[in-house]
Amino acid sequence: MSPQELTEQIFKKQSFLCVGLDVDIDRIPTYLLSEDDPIFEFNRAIIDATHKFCVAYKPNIAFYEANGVEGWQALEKTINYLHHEYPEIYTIADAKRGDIGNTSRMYAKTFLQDLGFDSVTVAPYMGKDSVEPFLEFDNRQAILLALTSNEGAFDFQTQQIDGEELYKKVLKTSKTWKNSENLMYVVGATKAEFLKEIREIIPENFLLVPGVGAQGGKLEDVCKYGMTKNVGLLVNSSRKIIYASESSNFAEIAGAKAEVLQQQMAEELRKL
Ligand SMILES: O=c1ccn([C@@H]2O[C@H](COP(=O)(O)O)[C@@H](O)[C@H]2O)c(=O)[nH]1
Repeated sequence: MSPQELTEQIFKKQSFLCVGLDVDIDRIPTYLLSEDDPIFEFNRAIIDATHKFCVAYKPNIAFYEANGVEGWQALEKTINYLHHEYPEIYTIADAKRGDIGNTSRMYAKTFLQDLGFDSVTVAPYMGKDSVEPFLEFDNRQAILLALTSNEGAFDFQTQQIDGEELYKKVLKTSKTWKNSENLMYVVGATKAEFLKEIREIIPENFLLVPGVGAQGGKLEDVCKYGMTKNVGLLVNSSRKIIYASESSNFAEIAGAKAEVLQQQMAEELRKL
């Protein structure tokens, strides 16, 4: 999907919500464990209940890999289900990959070609040749970690090198790479105060913003400093939505939580 098509979906649905599918087998309702594929059944119920209120889903790959072959099969079934039932939805493989070019090419093929995700998260640490293989696909994006939501972001990302913070170097340098128009960036909602300066460097690119909800980030702050005239934001919430209830109506409750966020987003969109 192109950024333009994603923007159209945002205005149509009055939402820039991304629902995170971080499915922990120990946290799903126990009655699902008797199903052949409990993770997929959980995802299907969550997707059916929340799709009206969001424009994107973000399975975090760690939660699937942790379940071995069965986890990977659940991931494949989930992405196929989204493609088949809700082709207008934007999909993000939160895999945080990046390696020497030869290896990155394999990661890119897996997520962007074989599984057919619209985008994959990528760590910038190994530099240009580790990221460019992810940028070679039409209407597919690499979402580069710029300023992450966790406390450890202050260990390296905000450290000054030659008078400039490392995350700003990541933003500026990545703009010079081949097919850089296929870049989006991760900026944590817990770092909203940095967004004004970030927007001076990348005024147009989409930002994936995790950290609203369970990590304490505030939607209003993210919008105040990070929203562009084309919105340019995908705000993720995972645990606060998918684990809102452990009972048999978990999906319905998840839908209600997603709707609350969608309504807040519609309010922010009215300010544009
Ligand atoms: O800086 C980052 C980058 C990625 N994440 C991921 O987003 C979700 C957040 O989950 P919540 O339950 O809404 O806190 C999760 O998959 C993280 O691995 C992030 O939080 N921060």
